[in-house]
Amino acid sequence: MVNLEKSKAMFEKAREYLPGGVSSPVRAIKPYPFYTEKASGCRITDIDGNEYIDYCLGYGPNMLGHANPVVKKAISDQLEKGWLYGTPTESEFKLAERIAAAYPGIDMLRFVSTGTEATMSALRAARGYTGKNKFVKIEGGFHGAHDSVLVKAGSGASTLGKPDSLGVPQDFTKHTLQAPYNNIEAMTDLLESSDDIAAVIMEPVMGNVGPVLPQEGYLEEIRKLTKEYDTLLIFDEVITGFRLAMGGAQEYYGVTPDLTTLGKIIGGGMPIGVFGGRKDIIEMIAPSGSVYQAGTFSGHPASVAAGNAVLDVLEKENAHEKLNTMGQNVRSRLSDMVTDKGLDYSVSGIGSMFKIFFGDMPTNYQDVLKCDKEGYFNFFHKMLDQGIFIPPSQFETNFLSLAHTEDDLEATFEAYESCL
Ligand SMILES: N[C@H](C=O)CCC(=O)O
Repeated sequence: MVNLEKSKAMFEKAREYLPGGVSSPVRAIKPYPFYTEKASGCRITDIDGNEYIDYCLGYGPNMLGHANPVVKKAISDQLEKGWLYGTPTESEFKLAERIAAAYPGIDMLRFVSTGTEATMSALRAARGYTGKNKFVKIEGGFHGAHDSVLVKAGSGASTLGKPDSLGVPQDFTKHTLQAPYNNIEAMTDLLESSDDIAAVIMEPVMGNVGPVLPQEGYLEEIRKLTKEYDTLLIFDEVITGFRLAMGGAQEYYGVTPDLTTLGKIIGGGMPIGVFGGRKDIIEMIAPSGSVYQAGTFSGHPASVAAGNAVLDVLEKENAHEKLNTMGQNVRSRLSDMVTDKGLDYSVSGIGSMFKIFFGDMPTNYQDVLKCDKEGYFNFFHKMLDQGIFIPPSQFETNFLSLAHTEDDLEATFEAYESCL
């Protein structure tokens, strides 16, 4: 058993001041989380001195690994010049230009500080543009922690068994409609039911109960339907953006949404969010239009410096080809293990995302809910004891980084072999 004595003592103190001893619920690993001292490459070290190979990677952003030297230099160069101006900067504009060049669905964009802000603002833009009130989200989809999307939400909300949140007035969610993923008929019925639907918002690959993959033709059909019913399509690519390809899932699947949200990887581990899309929609954002949106930290110089550095490394390293091949190999090794052991588990994933579901291969949220959550959590602890940090919840995705080596992967497979 891994020794977590210091973490345990810190948890006892921390929970006096932080609910659950943490700043975000997904980190509240029972009986207590390990508290991190430092991280480098694909390794994270806790305050008891235990080192783990990390497949959580800050819940996705650290695609280059922790403390990547190029990103570190870009951030520290920026810090030398001051780090918050309240004015626009050249690196902010450059990053915007590079993102727009990579994303088929983005002509213009605005920087914000989190994925939550990005989806909240994208929905406001969609409503402002269309003059309609309602939107459709996918059951189990997670679009951050703002009021109108905290309905049947994935991620920590589902892990805690509370996919709806107290404190959100029903009036705030009465415009939120829900459709199951991979179900065209249900989506058609919803779109048919009202002419007041501003947008369909979805993670093209469900990453917050997943990865759960789109069935063949699903995204294309959703695109067709949203056009037919004069409703905007928002791809929430906070997880898939820069992960599956430079141009995210929209490039990978060849389906172009009207609006896109990004975050995580494009901040290189610094806080960032982006919402962007068609010029005629984004031009409605203040000051050029009347949809108000603002933020003191938006386009934060240190975050955009990190973002530009991340793109430099991704381009130089031909990262997506490398990581997607690595992902394929990992999934295939894990699938062989599961089959050899005769387990009723399923190995899912795409690109550099992967996951063992403790149950049948899910196609939607209801399927994921049928998986063995407890069994998965016991497995998580066994892996931690072997020095492997995978997400503690059946609802979160594992990620690979450029810093994972063949040796790291072999050590990981050995741990899977014994823990499964
Ligand atoms: N799945 C969440 C975001 O994508 C995990 C991050 C968090 O809630 O702290």
